Amino acid sequence: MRQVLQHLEQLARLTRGKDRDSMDATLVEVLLPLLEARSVVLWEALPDEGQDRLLTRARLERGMAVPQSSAPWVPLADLPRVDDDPTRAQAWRACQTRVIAGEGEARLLVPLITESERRLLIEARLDHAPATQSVRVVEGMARIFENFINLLDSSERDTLTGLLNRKSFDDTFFKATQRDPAPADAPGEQRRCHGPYWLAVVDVDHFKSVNDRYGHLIGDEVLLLIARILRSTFRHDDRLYRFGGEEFVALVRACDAQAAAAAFERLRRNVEDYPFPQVGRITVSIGYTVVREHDTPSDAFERADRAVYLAKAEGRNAVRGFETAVQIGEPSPQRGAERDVELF
Ligand SMILES: Nc1nc2c(ncn2[C@@H]2O[C@H](COP(=O)(O)OP(=O)(O)OP(=O)(O)O)[C@@H](O)[C@H]2O)c(=O)[nH]1
Repeated sequence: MRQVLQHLEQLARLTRGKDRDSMDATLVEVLLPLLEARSVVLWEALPDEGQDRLLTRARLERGMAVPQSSAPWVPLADLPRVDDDPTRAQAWRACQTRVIAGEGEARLLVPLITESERRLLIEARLDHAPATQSVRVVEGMARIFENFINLLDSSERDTLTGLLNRKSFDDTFFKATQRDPAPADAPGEQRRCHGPYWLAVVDVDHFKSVNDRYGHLIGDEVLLLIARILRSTFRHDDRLYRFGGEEFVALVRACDAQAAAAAFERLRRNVEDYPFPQVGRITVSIGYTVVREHDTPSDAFERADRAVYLAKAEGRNAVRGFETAVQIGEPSPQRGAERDVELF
């Protein structure tokens, strides 16, 4: 009975978190004492050109006061590869719990795959093999954790593309832009850039005619593929949204205006070069702005949106920065009605 009550208390703790970071941290905090483990880590596999990388979502070791995680600004290429540890890679591939017991130590691996296809792995290192009952309890906790992650995803993600939705924009904007910059003593590549955030509004050109000519199903497929191109163009810690319709938003970190312009230009080109099935060529217009110190999400959005208007007015399939285009005296349109006007 006492054990049941303990488990209920642990479950209550686990499901108290309201965002992913706090849920990740609570999971390892609950599992470490439960398993009497040396350490518990929650990993996530991130795809990187065919070589999946390992992101530490939360790690807790005996004696540590609070869980740690990979710094969000670490470039993907600096993270360890999933294949560096064949046991881990195998647990993920088979999607099965594994216990590996050696002399004086053991590992427990519990893989999880969420509905949005995020691949997570709980790894505990122990002094000896865990009892079967403990493994079952961990598996049960893992399933409950997975259900809550799915719930969280369904409230903050767009159902068609899996990108963040407009509802989550304010929260994620403040969380990202108020995050501490990379420390000065972070190693080389990791320190490479902790410049400001840049917000881009990405609007598909003439999307209405795609729907009209090919139907909504093909239109939806185009949106899905554009979401995929967005993901592959930006870094793992950049925030990508679908704001509804054919409008996407990217919140990315870049050292300076030149690097930001290059990143958004790369996105424009990647979309232009992609052979969309049936439809062929699709282009996007992109407007962006730097996120200023006291910006609200709507301040930054409004500036980027004005820059998109210019990109559309200048013929579409273009990238315009608010600071360079709008501030140097371009017309300052009120968005809305004008966006529907054909300007070429
Ligand atoms: N297939 C599909 N279409 C959508 C969705 N949401 C909005 N749309 C369509 O997106 C189209 C947007 O059209 P407009 O706002 O006129 O813009 P546009 O044709 O892209 O023209 P410009 O932005 O000026 O280049 C409308 O036809 C909407 O019905 C969706 O989820 N799926």
